[in-house]
Amino acid sequence: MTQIAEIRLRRVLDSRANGTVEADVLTESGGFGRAAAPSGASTGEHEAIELAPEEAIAAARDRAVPRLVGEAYAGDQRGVDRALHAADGTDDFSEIGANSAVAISMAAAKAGADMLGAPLYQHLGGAFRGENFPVPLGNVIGGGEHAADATDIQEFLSAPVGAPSVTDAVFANAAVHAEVGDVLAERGIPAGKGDEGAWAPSVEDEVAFEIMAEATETMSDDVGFEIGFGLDVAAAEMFEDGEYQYSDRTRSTDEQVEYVADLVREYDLVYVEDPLDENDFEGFAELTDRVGEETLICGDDLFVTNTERLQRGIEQGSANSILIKPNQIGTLTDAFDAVELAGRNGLDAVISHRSGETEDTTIAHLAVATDAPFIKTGAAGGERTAKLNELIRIAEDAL
Ligand SMILES: O=C(O)[C@@H](CO)OP(=O)(O)O
Ligand SMILES: [Mg+2]
Repeated sequence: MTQIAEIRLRRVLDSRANGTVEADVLTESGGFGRAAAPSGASTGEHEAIELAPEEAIAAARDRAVPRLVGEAYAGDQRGVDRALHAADGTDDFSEIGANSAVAISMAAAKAGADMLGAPLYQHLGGAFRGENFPVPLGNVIGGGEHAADATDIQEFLSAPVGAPSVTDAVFANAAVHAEVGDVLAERGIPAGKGDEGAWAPSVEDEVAFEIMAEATETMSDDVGFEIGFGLDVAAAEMFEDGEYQYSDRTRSTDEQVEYVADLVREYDLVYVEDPLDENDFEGFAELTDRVGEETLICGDDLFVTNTERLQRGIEQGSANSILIKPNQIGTLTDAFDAVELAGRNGLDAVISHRSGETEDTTIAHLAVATDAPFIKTGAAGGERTAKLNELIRIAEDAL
């Protein structure tokens, strides 16, 4: 029986040492699941609402727990997530907090898997999952909202698209991260690390492009398979007064489209996330029209894992890829629905971490469960390697 018998909520630390919500879900027959909410820094304006952890916990205890304990079944994910929506009663989880909602949703899935005796990816994705693995996109140089005085572009992502296995891919990203560190040292450029463990040198974006091209080529030769790279521009963060504000200049929307299209061609970029403002469906469409055959144009702040925004993007041809972050929308069911809508319309799903993370590994399972072609979960740092190591274990069937 997977009927929920108890839910415990507590405040724990995330990787920025901020408080976040952790949930334990216990079932009547002894099933157990534990999960914690991540937290963004460059959040999209249309995301579900994260409340202060204490507030989210109090509201969830008051409103959601009574609708779940003795009422819902952990094995029935849609039932659990429906109860969370009903308990909240708003469109954006502003009453109980998307942080409480997503922690409970994910913990229930784990408790359901525990009772069924199946790995989480199989409980969520079915018996035939576990054959295909996502290509990990690894953040190796970054700035934006994730590090002060570093690059304007938020993330430069290693993309080992030719890796023969997910394990090879994970180690390739680690090798590119180390190689970037060596190249920075050789050039005498000091660099600390940003929130996601990427190097955060105080350099112009142009220098970061050079270093990425050099490091991915060197490591590609070394490992013997193709390693490309991509970007999360996080352009909404630099969009002010109708223009993109870079440290050395500004760009109009037309100039931004031109700039990114040129970068795609010059560096053979395999992936570009949020190249334009989060409300610019038209600008996205223009860029996708120009370079969508050559690269993935991915909507993160544009879509916020929301099927209504995704539907609009599909109608307008705004992107050929969507970032999936369960905490942007509040439940696993909503995240699944976004992946499925994307898939039916030929968009690739990229399952993603947040800049504030915990040891939670749910997204590794979610990526395998949904057969997603990509996962973005960093390259270095314990809260990042927790997910990467889980992928290695899933591939080895060693859970
Ligand atoms: O913009 C992003 O894609 C994410 C994760 O890399 O950052 P944040 O969690 O800060 O929104
Ligand atoms: Mg992003």
